Amino acid sequence: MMEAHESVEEEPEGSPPILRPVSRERVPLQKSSVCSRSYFMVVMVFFHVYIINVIALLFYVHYNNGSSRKEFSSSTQHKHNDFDRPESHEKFARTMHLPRIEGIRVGHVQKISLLNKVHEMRTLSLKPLLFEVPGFLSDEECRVVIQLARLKGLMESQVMVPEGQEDLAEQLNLSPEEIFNLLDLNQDNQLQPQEILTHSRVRDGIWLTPENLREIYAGLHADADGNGLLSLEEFRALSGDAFQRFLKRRGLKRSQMVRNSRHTWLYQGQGAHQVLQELRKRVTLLTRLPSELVELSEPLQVVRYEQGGHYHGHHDSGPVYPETICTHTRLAANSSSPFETSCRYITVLFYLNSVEGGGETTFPVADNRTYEELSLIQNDVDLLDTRKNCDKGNLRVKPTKGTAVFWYNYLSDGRGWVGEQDEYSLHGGCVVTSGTKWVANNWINVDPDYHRQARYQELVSQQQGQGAPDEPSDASSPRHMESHVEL
Ligand SMILES: O=C(O)CCC(=O)C(=O)O
Ligand SMILES: [Fe+2]
Repeated sequence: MMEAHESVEEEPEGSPPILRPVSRERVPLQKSSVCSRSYFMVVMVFFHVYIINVIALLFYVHYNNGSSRKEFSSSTQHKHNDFDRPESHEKFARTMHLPRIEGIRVGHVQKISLLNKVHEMRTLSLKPLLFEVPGFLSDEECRVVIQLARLKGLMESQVMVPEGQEDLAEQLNLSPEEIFNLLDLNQDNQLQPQEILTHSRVRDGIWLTPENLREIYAGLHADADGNGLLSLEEFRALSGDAFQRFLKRRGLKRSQMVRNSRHTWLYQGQGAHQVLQELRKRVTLLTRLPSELVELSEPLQVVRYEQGGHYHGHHDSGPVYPETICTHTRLAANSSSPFETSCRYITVLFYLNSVEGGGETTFPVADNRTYEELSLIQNDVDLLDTRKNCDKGNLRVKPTKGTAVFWYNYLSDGRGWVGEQDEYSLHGGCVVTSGTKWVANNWINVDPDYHRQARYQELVSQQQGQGAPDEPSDASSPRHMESHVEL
């Protein structure tokens, strides 16, 4: 229908336009137009579009309901088998989120309430995201944990001579060129001292210093041109196990290992000591993670360092490559991989006593602007060396009885799940100069592959559903224990 409206008349330049009403003439309505062919066509097109829309909507609702049944549920009772389907994969990523506590800024204090007690939580660094909670454990709880560990018995954290490593290169039939290429991390066709040291520390757990290396080169006449680097020719001239044989002859002390401590594992599931069970509940509240993730994680590791004990700089968990598989979800992985790691999303470290001298936890590159692996080891200062250079790192936490510190070993993937390894989470235990140091670790394991984590939880809940009422409902079973990777 035409409405009366106003028209604007042209006026001389400079004067405002005058609005005049247009005459209210009605356009005669032609009755026959309702039944015209074009009108009929328009109505039919609208009708069809409407029907198609309704059908599409019904399909959408049907399929959406179907896939939501396959979603990962945060309850322990999720008995569905369709995690292999890509759409449930996607759904899982969107529905299952890992909350990440905000650090705000270094020194920020937030109050947290955990099982009727209010604690203060202080942000120690943002890279890694690291917090300190004094008084997380009572003196009595610290005493019980230490006594339980003593009762169970502690073992050497690192054995002196790693077995089975020597034959690996032989088994793989690697040529000296291929080995050289593997060691040459920055691919500059020379082996820097850092590259040799990193290799020896990671592979053999032997903590060589740059001075040790110079001594070995001299003893083996390895560095013919004396430039401190090994060229391919110089490397070729060395026999495969020359380094190992030299070190064996020279003898190895405990202080020359990556770590010098003893440890044991304590189950925290049903039937465990009340203190251990309650500790796990508080860790769940502290980290705000779904309880089944915490329950399916490693048991509590209790560690004792004697005077002179240490743990050099390390990451609690490895980097995420496409081939990375996690020890805890191995059950749900389709294949094995040389890139197997513990996938410890969060470390919660408890100090069970106050140490007389030394024994701080160091975070040498916390809140650094950059992270460069090879520049951590310099000739004069090796930031990874916790026997020598703890005072040169960026951050040190003094062990105080009852305090808990916790940090994220991985970044977020930006979609509420585990992302890349946070390299800044590098840390170590400084040498204990006086007295004994007791700590405990709760690691919360999460697979960066959410699909695999979901499949794993599904498998565990199926096993529990298959009438094994006596079995503990958590991962603190011997099967889980077997899968520990000693780091
Ligand atoms: O002893 C410390 O302060 C650190 C311990 C640690 O990093 C570990 O056990 O992985
Ligand atoms: Fe650690």
